[in-house]
Amino acid sequence: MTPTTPATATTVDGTTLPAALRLAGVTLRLGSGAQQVTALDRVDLTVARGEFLALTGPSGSGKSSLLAVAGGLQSPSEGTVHVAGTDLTTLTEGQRTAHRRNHIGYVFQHANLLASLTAREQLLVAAHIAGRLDGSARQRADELLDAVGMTARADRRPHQLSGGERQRVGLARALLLAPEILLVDEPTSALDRARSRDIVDLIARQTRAQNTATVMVTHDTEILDAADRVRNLRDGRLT
Ligand SMILES: Nc1ncnc2c1ncn2[C@@H]1O[C@H](COP(=O)(O)OP(=O)(O)OP(=O)(O)O)[C@@H](O)[C@H]1O
Repeated sequence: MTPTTPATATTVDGTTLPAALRLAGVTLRLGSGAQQVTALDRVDLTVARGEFLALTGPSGSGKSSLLAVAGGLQSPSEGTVHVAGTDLTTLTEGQRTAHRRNHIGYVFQHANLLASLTAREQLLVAAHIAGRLDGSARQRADELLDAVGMTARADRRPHQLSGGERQRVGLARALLLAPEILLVDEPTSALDRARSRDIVDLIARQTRAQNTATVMVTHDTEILDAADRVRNLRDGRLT
């Protein structure tokens, strides 16, 4: 039997919003034989539109696995994953890729930037591919580059940027496309305290302004207050 979680989620202020992301009974086994690991163990999780969820947990507890499953990059061994009303586990690979592109934004620790493009071009090309490159997208791109502190380096290519700077460009690129669901892995790991605060506040603002369902994995306890809700993973189980 497939466990069920509600199709709506109640936010901290008590309002009920449609669930943008819904994991029900999700188990993920990785590896095989004696090496097999249960990376996620019967995880139930619902995130509403406009809600900012922080996900914490020790190394190896399954945080990246949860983001990969939520983002349709990895299929669960058991359970269902609803993204914007569609169960990803019922889609073909091609359908899943299209659904991902239309609804999900990722910011991974190693931002997948295109080597030949400047920071500003990374944003503009993403908007162009999405069919949304107009004057307001150009203006918003510059605003976002400013918000992540990258205006002075907007004309540099990835190899001329630090890891943290590359990740900030990746964040600005994801925010420009204003996805329904935003999955962010350790956005402040390479940043000092003031910059971390700027970045997490930017994510919180965007979550509210664009009605995004945001899941942020973090080890940084200083930024948890920016989230609406904090969940902890331990040995693949949500606590
Ligand atoms: N391809 C794989 N094959 C087998 N086991 C794996 C594989 N990838 C991850 N694991 C294991 O799955 C578990 C969860 O890993 P995951 O990367 O999701 O944890 P995490 O909480 O994101 O860790 P960290 O904070 O160190 O990034 C760990 O025990 C890890 O060793």
